Order: sequence, then C-alpha cells, then structure tokens
Amino acid sequence: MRIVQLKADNFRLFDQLSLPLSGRLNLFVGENAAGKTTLLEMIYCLNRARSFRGSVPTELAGPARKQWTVFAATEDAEGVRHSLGVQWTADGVALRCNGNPISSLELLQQCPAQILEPGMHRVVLEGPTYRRSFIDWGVFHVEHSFMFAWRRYRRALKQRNQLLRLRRSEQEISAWEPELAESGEILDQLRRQHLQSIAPAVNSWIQAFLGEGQWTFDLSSGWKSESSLRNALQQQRSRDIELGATTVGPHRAELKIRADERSVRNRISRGQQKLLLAAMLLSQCGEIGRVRGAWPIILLDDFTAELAPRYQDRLISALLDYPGQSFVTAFEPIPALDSAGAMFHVEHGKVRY
Ligand SMILES: Nc1ncnc2c1ncn2[C@@H]1O[C@H](COP(=O)(O)OP(=O)(O)OP(=O)(O)O)[C@@H](O)[C@H]1O
Repeated sequence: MRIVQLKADNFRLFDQLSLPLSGRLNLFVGENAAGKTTLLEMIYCLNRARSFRGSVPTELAGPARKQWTVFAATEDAEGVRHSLGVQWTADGVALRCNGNPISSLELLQQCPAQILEPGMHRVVLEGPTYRRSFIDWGVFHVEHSFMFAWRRYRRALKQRNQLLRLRRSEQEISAWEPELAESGEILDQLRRQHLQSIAPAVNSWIQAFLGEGQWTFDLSSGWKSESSLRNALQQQRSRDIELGATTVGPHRAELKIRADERSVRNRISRGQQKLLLAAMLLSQCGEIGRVRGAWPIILLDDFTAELAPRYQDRLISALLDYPGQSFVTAFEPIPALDSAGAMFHVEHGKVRY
C-alpha cells in the first residue's frame, strides 16, 4: 500500500495540509522545529492510531484544540484506490477505511509502517521488551495468526497472574496452563520462523552497511529450551506463587544480538546501532513484502544523525532500491535523491514542493 495523498487538519503545528506524495522515496527537508517529524507522525498515526513520540491524542491537537484529523488516499498493489482516516475528537479516536468505521487491528493491517527514529536506540540498549516488540511487528505482518495466538496467550497469562496474586489453589492456577502453554508455543514457533527467514537478509544488510564482523541473532524462548512450556510452567508454579507472577513463557523471551560472539549492548557505537536497526528493519520489510506482496512504509527520522557521509550513502542507496514507499527527514537536501524521489521543504507547519 502506498500513500498518494496525505491530508491533515489541526495536527500539531499543521493547520491544514494537503500533500501529493511519491510512491517511492519522499524527503522532508527543513530547519529544527519546522514540522518534519510531525509529518512522519501523521503517517505513523494512519497505521497505529497513535504517535511514536508517546504523546496522548490531546497533545497532537493544534491551536484549535477540539479535534485533529489525518487522512490518506492510498493505492494498493493492484492499483486500487482506498482512503484511510484517523480523527480525534472529545469522543475519542475514530478510524475509517473507505468511509467505514474500522478497528485498530484493521487499521494496523491496512497500511503497515515502521519507523527508525532516534528513540529506537533503546531496542539495542535497553531491556528485552523493545527487541520483542520490534521482532513481533514483523511476525505479526508476515503471519496474521500471530495476533490470535497472542490474544489467547495474553488472556491466559492475565488470568493465571491474577490467581497467583490472589494466592489461589494450585488446581485453579494450573487450569490455565494448557492454554498458556499451547498459545505460548505457537508464539515462540512463529518468532523463530520469522527470525530464521530474515537472518540471511539481516546479515547481508549488516555487511553492506558495516562491512565487518560476524553477527548472530539468538532467541531465547523465555523458558528452558530442554523443557516444554507446559512442563516449565508446572516446574515454576511454586516460585510463581511466591512471586505472584508467571516467570516463564514468551512474554519473557529475549533476542540476543551478538557481534563476534559478544553481546552488542553497550559495545557498538550509536552509528552502528542505527545501521543495525536499519538492517533489521529492511530485512523485516523485505520478508513482509515477499510473503504478503505488499511492502511496508519505512519512516526514517533525522536521517543524517550519527552517520558519517559514506554510511549515509549506503543507507540512502538501500532506500532507493527498496520497492516500497519511504519517508525521510533531513536538515539538508540529499543530492543522491535529486532524480529519484520527491523533495518537500518544510517551514513552520507549511510544506513547499
Ligand atoms: N500540539 C501542538 N500544537 C502546535 N504546535 C506544536 C504542537 N506540538 C508540537 N508543536 C510544535 O511543533 C514543532 C516541532 O515539530 P517537529 O518535531 O515536527 O519538528 P522537526 O522539523 O522534526 O524538528 P527537529 O529537526 O528539530 O527534530 C515545535 O515548534 C513545537 O512547538
């Protein structure tokens, strides 16, 4: 799915916006606080119905505080036109596709988008939650059954945790374990399949960007690999009762990223982190495109930050080769894009093109 026209009304510093877009690479150029990131935020909103900056919907409203709207005319792989709209009012956030109300899950599937922005360094530096959700984004778009397994798992986990906190009988607690184990094993399997499918591409992107080292990506399931999840839950039950929480399962999975057999956390530079994330993102998008026939939108905020010119060139040439649509922000025009993409000048909530 590509966005051919982006419209917004009272979204942060943009009063009214109507922008025709390129189906390939779009570059937003402007000074600090011009509104470049806000444009990426609009596109992200059309997929997730929220901002990636952690803002609540009220904070996204411009001076006319009562509402904001983002709207996109899109085109699917067959060239069929659709419309997507996200609107916030005092009644909440309303989502529409072709004029009809849709759920947030349906919106998520309509126009997949993923962002690479400065805050994403936490995927490498911080706890496993960020790596899990980064990977799960790809798994979800490749294999839609992931969401159903995830819902089953979350429900069973919630129930078991509640019983653990209330220190109910082992019989009651164990009643949720078959469901937890079955859905948990499915999640683990789908994550593993996805990682296995993208591993060659991740490594070849890393080599293309960084040109050095042996990188490995190992998923630890969240329970001991020699045991089934059902057995692990049973074995951990007394400890879980003591702690009041389920301590094994895919919600405790960890993706370990190593370069030359050592953990990359706190060991690779900011530029290397950015290129590592770009390699993972491009590989996931490639896999989604291959399986689904629809290439996710890539959003890349503050493109030049932390990258020396030759690394910028490598990343930009990867985006130029990307068959899907991408959006990049930068302070300056990028000469390599002159003939290949569309450039937009952003100035205090206005866009020139
Ligand atoms: N709800 C809002 N209403 C009006 N203006 C807002 C709102 N939220 C943020 N802004 C303004 O938007 C501007 C920031 O926009 P944005 O973050 O998109 O800029 P940017 O071009 O990405 O900047 P930088 O390159 O410095 O990251 C700030 O001037 C801020 O005051």
